[in-house]
Amino acid sequence: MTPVNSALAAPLDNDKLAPLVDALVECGWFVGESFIDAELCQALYDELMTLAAHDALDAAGIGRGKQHSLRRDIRGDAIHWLDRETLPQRQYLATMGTLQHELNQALYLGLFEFEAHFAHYPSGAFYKKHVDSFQGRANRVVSTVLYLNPDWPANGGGEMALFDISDPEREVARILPRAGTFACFLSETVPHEVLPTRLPRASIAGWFRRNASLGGLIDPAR
Ligand SMILES: O=C(O)CCC(=O)C(=O)O
Ligand SMILES: [Fe+2]
Repeated sequence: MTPVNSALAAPLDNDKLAPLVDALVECGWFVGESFIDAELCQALYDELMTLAAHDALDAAGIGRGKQHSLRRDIRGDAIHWLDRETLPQRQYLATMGTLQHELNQALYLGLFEFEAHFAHYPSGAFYKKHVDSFQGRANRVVSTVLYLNPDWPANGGGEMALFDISDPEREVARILPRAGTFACFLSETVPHEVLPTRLPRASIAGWFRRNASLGGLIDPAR
């Protein structure tokens, strides 16, 4: 496993945060290359590949709580929830803490929690077009994805396609899953899809949540 120098958990400075906030306001999504420190990405990649090699990932499903089900025809990744177990995880979660603070300060989003999982898409896997949160069950507010593969060839597939908020058939961006690239978008309104990958694809998907306990019922995080 690659050692991570704690000095490297470069905090997100205003040069990075300001364009992200502006893009979220203007179009509902943001993508930045080399957004997260390369050495931290490498350590997170090593951690995920070790979990994959030890068969320590869980097949991902759709829906939460009692509605949870495995649908390989919809999504084919395997996941592991971040639990602060390792230094790289804690560094990434601290970075997302900085982003949460900024989003609350700048946009009054009232985000109170960040949940995230490693995701490993084997060759051939995909995730069909979807939104991450349903209106009315306000829970996930801002979605994030950090890509971890050190190299990604142009013909590797596995791009994330983003679609227009008001015209879900219109593709507005296609993002190569290359280490350091960070995407975020509004969870309730931005349709997106993972195109079939030709290579094992490594990422961390995460969500900033608002407290959505309704009528005394606990809203399950997962
Ligand atoms: O990995 C990606 O590019 C997106 C993953 C995604 O949409 C999800 O996990 O909800
Ligand atoms: Fe998604």
